[in-house]
Amino acid sequence: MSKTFSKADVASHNKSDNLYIIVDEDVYDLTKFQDEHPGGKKILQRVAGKDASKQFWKYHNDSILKKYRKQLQIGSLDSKPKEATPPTPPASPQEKEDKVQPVAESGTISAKSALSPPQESEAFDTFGDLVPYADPNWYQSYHSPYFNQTHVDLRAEVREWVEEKLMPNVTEWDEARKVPDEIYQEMGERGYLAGLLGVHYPAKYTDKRVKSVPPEKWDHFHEMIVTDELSRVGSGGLVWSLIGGYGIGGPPVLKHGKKALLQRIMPGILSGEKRICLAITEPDAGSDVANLTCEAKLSEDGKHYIVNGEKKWITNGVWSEYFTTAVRTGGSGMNGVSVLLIERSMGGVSTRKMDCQGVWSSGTTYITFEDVKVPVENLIGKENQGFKVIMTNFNHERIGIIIQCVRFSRVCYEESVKYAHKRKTFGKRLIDHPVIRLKLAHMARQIEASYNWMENLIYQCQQMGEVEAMLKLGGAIASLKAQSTTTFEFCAREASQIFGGLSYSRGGQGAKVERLYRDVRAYAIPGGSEEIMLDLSIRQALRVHKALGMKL
Ligand code: HEM
Repeated sequence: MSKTFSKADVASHNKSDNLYIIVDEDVYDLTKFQDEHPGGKKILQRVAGKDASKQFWKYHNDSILKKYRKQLQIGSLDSKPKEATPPTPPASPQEKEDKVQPVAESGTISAKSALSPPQESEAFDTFGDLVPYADPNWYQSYHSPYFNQTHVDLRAEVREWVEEKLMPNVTEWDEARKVPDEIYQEMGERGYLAGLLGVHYPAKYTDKRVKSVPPEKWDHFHEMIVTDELSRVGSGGLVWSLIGGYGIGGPPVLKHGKKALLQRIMPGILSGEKRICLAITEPDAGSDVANLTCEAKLSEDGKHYIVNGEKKWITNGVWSEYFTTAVRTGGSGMNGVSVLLIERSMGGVSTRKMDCQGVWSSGTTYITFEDVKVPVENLIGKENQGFKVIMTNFNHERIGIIIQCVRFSRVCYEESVKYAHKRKTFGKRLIDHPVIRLKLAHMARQIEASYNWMENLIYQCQQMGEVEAMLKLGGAIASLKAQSTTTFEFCAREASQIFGGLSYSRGGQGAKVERLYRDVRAYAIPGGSEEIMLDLSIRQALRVHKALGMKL
């Protein structure tokens, strides 16, 4: 791989049985690969022996090089500077042409003055590709009251892993409807699972640690960063596969489970060896939790519950050992609901994978419980008081959904901005068409409004106790959930229009946009549909503010 070539060397490999090309001063041997090249072999033969950088960037994005470099790169040009390899993907020739020369126009701020080192500033160094609005602005040297160096370090740590390990494979895993188990286990090894439960880092149940953040410093913004950076892959399926079931099934157990149960099961869950999911929704009860019918009858000796019933649309169910399950132990309504931790090994648990519109690799599951014998020790919280356990869990679940939706919206926007700089129609780049800029502007304003509200609510969650947060923030979080899913839907649609046919077919440059467009409903419906969220947001806020002394 470290071999160097002159341009003349490469030029001599210009036949179909001996085919080299240059991309960004690196040399690739495509002799064998040409037959499997999805774009065809003739197109490669036409650039054999030549610098094909321009053509390459026209048809691909950087994930292709990440995936194939190891297999196909045989060296670099002798003219390539030795330590020139940047950590971020090389700019395409088109992008290089587009590098903004900071010029102050009326009503604008020159890039130079904004980016030149401030005298006395606590803003962090710039991070990422610096496309405006494609990352939160504290990534781009703007000020923020919420973040410190541990957040900066965690951001870099997660991004590196995502870029190297996840990003190049996400399309393949989505199509295969399964993310390899080793990736989930790595989430445990790296300590990320333990940090995603909406509580302080549960160090006493695991020896796993996050490299860049000591457990005692872990806060809600660290959790936000892990979810946010993971979501850059642009696949709800992948994110849900890694944190979907776990992030909502784990917290009720950790917060309300008995000590002996926690000591037995938590280490395996936090390390990523065993999976857990949340089983509330039924074929006939979704947001209407108080009406669920899955029954748990106490045995005559009072030692077990016998569980019978069905659960539907349960994320990660097919892969789970543990099911944090809402059951009916008493009369009708919310005061007859309890939560049980059901274990697959208890017998009588069947899981079937469901075919859904989106989030393909998330393992959406139909579950049947038939005479499952669950020891009373597995009761989570108190009998017939499960409704409170479920309700206090919703804020964390919805914040998770919001973080993902805002980042998915950014992904749609970022992909669009980058594509709009290289695609030409009617002799102009898309970015030079006002109608395209208008689309980007409408995306960006919704993304930033949602994100900034999100940061504020995460800060509030961090300052309040769980019950205060449930009462005071429940309405606002519900509202922001609706705001973030409508933003996501808008951005997926607009990005799809910008990409045109490329986002209608699967894979290739439009892969993220096509996939996210399909994933939208998986965010707008579960965890409380938009309609339920918006109605709740006003009812709850009015109720709480009445108690606070609202004057009308
Ligand atoms: C390192 C060299 C290359 C690799 C590894 C590679 C790989 C791929 C892959 C995986 C695809 C499928 C679509 C995607 O996932 O983006 C693709 C499509 C394509 N490639 Fe390449 N390619 C290379 C070089 C080139 C070059 C030099 C050209 C042009 C001269 C080219 C033209 C195309 C075209 C036209 C398509 C179809 C795009 C579409 O469906 O819209 N490729 N390539």
